[in-house]
Amino acid sequence: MDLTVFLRRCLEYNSVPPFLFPVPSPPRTRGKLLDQRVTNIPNDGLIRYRFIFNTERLLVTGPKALADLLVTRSYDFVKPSNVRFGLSRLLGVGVLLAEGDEHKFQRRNLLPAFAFRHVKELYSSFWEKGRESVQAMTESIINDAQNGTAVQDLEKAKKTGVMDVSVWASRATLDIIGTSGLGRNFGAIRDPENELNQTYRSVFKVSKQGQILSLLALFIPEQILAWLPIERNASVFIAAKKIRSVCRDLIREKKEKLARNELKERDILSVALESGAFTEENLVDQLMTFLAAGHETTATAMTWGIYMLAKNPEMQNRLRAEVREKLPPIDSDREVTSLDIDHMPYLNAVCNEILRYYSPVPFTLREAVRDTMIAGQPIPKGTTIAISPWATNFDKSMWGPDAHEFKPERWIPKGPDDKKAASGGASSNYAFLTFLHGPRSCIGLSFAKAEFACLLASWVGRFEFRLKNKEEEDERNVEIRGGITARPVKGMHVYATVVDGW
Ligand code: HEM
Repeated sequence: MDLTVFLRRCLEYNSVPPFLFPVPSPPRTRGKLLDQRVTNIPNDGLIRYRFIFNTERLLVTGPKALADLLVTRSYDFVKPSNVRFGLSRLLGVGVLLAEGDEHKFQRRNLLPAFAFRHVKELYSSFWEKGRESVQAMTESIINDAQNGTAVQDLEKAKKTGVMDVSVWASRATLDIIGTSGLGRNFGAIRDPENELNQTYRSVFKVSKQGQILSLLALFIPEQILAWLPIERNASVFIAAKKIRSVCRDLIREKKEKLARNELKERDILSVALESGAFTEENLVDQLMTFLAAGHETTATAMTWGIYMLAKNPEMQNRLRAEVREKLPPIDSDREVTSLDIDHMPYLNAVCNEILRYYSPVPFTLREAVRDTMIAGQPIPKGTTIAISPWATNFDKSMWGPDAHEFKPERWIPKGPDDKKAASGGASSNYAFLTFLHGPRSCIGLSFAKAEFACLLASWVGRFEFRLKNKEEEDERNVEIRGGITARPVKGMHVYATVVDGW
């Protein structure tokens, strides 16, 4: 499809792919999305398209244009005000929503907590959560098998269960961000019904009323919507207040420990607290931000990861073989560190390829706060700009003709001099947009990659995954809901079989 057709489709509300539509849109399938990928990108990497009410938007794709937008002139752009206001009601103004000098200050002071030299101390706790989730999933499988709901083959049936991996992924990543981010276990893996987990879910769950509010936010200022006396507004605020008060208690506890020189924990909050740069209320905002930004994103990566491996059994087997060769058995207490995980070429290749192919955040927006330039083109103040990892991560001009194929091998060096494999063989670093780039890139990148690798290794090491719904082998049949993350509408149901011998 050429660019003109793509743009024409973007004009029609009903065929706007989720990644170009910031509020809940009708579910789309991957097939439709693939058809709508941009294939002919203009030289300057700037694609103009019309949005609702004929307003003009720019989709930025080319490396030079992305470098200007995300790095060189990053502070000429902010997140659109309705997005900021809507989220700040819940999260406060942490590093995700702060702008300008306030953002520079917050980011500078949080960076040490997210630097690799600190994140590497967290690998063992990520692995522990991987083990805990594997144990809980194994128990659920055995129960399932006893109820006779799994498969026909008797031997396999005893060790096979049906599960929605998106739910398990959410539970595991919530406990990881709780433990390694805040120093408090939400206990979601063991008991999803517990109060803290339920409260958390009512703040961040997608509800019908919430979706309608997001849609209305396109036309009505969020400040007015926030005061509508509807159940969604009331329940979210009560729940958010409760989570904020848990965060405040945690901060106070840790502050007291710090004052007594007894703060030994290495979670993100403890490191941020040691910097002394944040007020108590702003630290609460940061914690709410990490919960919001660092939980469903990684859970989405896990969901698509298991999906792609279930579709590609030979890749799954190869990964399982590497895990079993390089890592201690899942029931063993031996510590797993960054040295173990980061020296597993196939695991890292698979993780990178999943993050490229199904980038959890498909799309994000910016607004120019002053007259500026992108790739030599004047950009007037107020212009809305779209950035789409889903489009750029598939751009054939940077990835080559196999951009649309799922190929972990592209991340494995073909020889000692193959430097390009580090960027998946792409001709530019800007080809991989999953975490964006520059001062507003994902601050949790190293955290997320390590957590993802540990979870995927532990799950694939122990289980063999097959799709429950055969039709979903064809990506065109998986419905995807857009939003901040792009996830399968109906979850991801698989058969999971315990594979003995590890
Ligand atoms: C696979 C998992 C993840 C993906 C794909 C991801 C992706 C992103 C993206 C695309 C952004 C930029 C959003 C925008 O500016 O519009 C972002 C920002 C951010 N992410 Fe992540 N993220 C992931 C995991 C995490 C984790 C685990 C944490 C925290 C522990 C985290 C914390 C943040 C924060 C605080 C920001 C705002 C940074 C700033 O504006 O300076 N993310 N992330």
